[in-house]
Amino acid sequence: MLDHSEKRRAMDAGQQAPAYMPGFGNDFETESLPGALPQGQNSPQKCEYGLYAEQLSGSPFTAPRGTNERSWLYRIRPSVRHTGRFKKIDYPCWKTAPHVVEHSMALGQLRWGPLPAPSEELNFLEGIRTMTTAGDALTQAGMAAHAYAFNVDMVDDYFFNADGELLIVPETGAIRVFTELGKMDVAPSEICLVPRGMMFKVIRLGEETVWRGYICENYGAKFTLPDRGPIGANCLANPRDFKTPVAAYEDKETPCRVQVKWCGSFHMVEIGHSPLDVVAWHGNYAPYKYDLKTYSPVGAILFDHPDPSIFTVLTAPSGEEGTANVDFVIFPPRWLVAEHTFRPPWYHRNIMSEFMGLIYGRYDAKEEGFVPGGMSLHNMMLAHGPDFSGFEKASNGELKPVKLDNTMAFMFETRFPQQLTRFAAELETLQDDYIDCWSGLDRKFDGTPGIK
Ligand SMILES: O=C(O)Cc1cc(O)ccc1O
Ligand SMILES: [Fe+2]
Repeated sequence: MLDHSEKRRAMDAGQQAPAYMPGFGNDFETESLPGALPQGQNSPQKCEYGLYAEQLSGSPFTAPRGTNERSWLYRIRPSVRHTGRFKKIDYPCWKTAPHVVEHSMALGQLRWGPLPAPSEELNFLEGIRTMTTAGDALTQAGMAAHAYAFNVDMVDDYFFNADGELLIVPETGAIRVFTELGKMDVAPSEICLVPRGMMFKVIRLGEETVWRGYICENYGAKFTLPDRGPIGANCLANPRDFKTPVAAYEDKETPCRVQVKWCGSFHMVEIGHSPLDVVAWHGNYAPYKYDLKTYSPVGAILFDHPDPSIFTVLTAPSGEEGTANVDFVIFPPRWLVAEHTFRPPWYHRNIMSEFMGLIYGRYDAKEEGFVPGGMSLHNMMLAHGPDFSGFEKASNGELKPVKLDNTMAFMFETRFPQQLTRFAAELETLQDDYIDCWSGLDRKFDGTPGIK
């Protein structure tokens, strides 16, 4: 006998894969019933099918054209009917900046293994664990880095986050993110973005024992594509490879819960229907997904290791030029061809703070210990770089062209220092011996010239 959520999953599995529209930041239009979308105007006196018209603003009304985002939604009920008398609820493991630092761990380079699989039933929301927060959500600056691990669907639970957009990075297990504007199936190597304030739920796809990944909660200005500068009109993340879902809705008149994150607090209201009731929409404030395998890297073709900014997929500006609130950077498969060069990342200290994760394979600066689902934190101005074995290999290997294959690491890099949560400080997969990975890097200098 299938339980309720399994039944729903079987139903969903039987459905067609969702359809998408290509492009980044386009003005899209889509309707799941013919004629549901008004033409030539946004707000007719009466809408087709008895739908309600509603605007969802993702930017101030008067934002310049290039950053002005809003969508018009045609829905079964207006969103006010998906709210009501909220009750406060608690998600104690989901922290918001600035959070009270409740651990006594000293500063250090940190690395963790994956989140342990949950020992109880947890849905996507219940499975979110904040590792770090940075900046201040109330001033719409900074971000939080979360890890998630869950094993049941959100069936009658729906959620929106007023504090920021959510960049979801699955590592194990494909997920279906059913948003107000449509459904996205997102597998490991793909990412998706749910805009601030947009209602959604997450269900599992495929057969796994755990569905695991990472989330960047961006409190600041929205992620956008970085300028390519002298690279020109192509390569890096190409706009065409971003996919926005076509309209899809649930017509469900059963008890549902709407949960909200608002200024770091959580609230819940019970309603008698699904809030995912948008039959048609148009506009440019929309969710999207992107396959990291479609990223076209541009790199060093003669010598020296360039800055990792060449691998920026998305950047969320902070208002200060070149100083991102968050950059989402990947380290994708690529050819290493640089001559007379130490090819892996150099040793470095960075004013920005680097939270890293690994989606699959191995990362060239840390071949051991940094495993898929794992995490590392190299905070503001803290020294790091390749481990000893990586250094030895890269310093002595023959510099023929080498394909770095089967690898997909990423970094959430923010201008703000990242504060560790108590959960992260006490997580059982914290690797106490991480800094020993550099312990073989001894003095070779003896005052005499020559390559040592
Ligand atoms: O620290 C890291 O592993 C990430 C990183 C990679 C790189 O190629 C250059 C700088 C950098 O911070
Ligand atoms: Fe780094």
